[in-house]
Amino acid sequence: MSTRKHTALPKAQILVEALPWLTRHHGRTVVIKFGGNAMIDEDLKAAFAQDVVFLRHAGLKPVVVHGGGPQISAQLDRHGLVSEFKAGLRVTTPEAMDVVRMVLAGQVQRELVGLLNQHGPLAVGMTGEDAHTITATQHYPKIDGESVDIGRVGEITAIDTGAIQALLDDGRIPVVSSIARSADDHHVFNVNADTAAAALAAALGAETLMVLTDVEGLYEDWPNSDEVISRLTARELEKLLPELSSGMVPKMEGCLHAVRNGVNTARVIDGRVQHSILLEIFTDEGIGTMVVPDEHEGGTR
Ligand SMILES: Nc1ncnc2c1ncn2[C@@H]1O[C@H](COP(=O)(O)OP(=O)(O)O)[C@@H](O)[C@H]1O
Ligand SMILES: CC(=O)N[C@@H](CCC(=O)OP(=O)(O)O)C(=O)O
Repeated sequence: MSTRKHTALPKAQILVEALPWLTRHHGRTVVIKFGGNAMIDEDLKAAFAQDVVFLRHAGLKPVVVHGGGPQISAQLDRHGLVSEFKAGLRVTTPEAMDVVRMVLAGQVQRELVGLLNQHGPLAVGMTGEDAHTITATQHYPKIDGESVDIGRVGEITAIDTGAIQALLDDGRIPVVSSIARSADDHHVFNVNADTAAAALAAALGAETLMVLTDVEGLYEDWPNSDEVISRLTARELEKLLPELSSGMVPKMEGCLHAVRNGVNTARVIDGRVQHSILLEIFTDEGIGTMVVPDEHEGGTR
């Protein structure tokens, strides 16, 4: 019998190596937040869509929550409106809210749904307004001990996972824009996308929350050093929170909320690395920062 050289064997090896992870994650829900800053490059967006579709075909249930901060700022600018942030949140006048809703639901979400659906009839776009998915009241952040009015910015009060769950049960990939409704339906609110993703992950009982951004993870001593914290427990993160600044605050608060409310791991990963989602889910070469509940204290990554 002749022994043929099977040049594709290393590919089979890679697939087999993924088997333990495939088994572990099968049927589990994964909430993936795609940040506006990681969304600027066309190749990265296409690779993101491939990864999400791959997860779906590998038997996981991905839910995408997207941001769009830079895209909103650009559109406000075109309308002659200035972008102002307080406590890391956009000051949202009723006029700005129209732009936020238009950009998130009409532009960014549509684009992601289109990219995902190049692989089949999988993605369905929605906002937190749909089927009462996200309900909020006006959020008054505290700045120097004072409550400040920053307009139509929402604080989440309730999540109804019915519509998302129905889409998942139907094999679809929900793509959710971070807009909420008020309980009386008189207003819509702008919600930070990290916060919305974390709240949805907790309400869905997700296995993992994955936040893709434009840095490698949580830097230990930002901006002085680029040493990434690879793993920390909820308690360790809680101690660190008061020292964090700007964009990392909602991400890390979200990770803490998720792991304190039933999510097994919450990760901040580099959306600039192609296929970072696959590396994170199917290999032990996870990149970025992983937050685990306190009972995992002492374990390894
Ligand atoms: N400790 C930290 N580690 C990493 N990044 C940090 C830290 N503190 C603040 N940042 C900033 O947070 C930014 C990410 O947040 P943001 O710009 O809101 O991204 P996104 O659009 O992905 O939500 C980083 O680009 C960095 O400038
Ligand atoms: C209240 C608030 O600040 N909302 C955000 C919503 C979009 C978002 O969070 O986008 P990124 O994830 O790209 O930052 C905003 O208006 O920019």
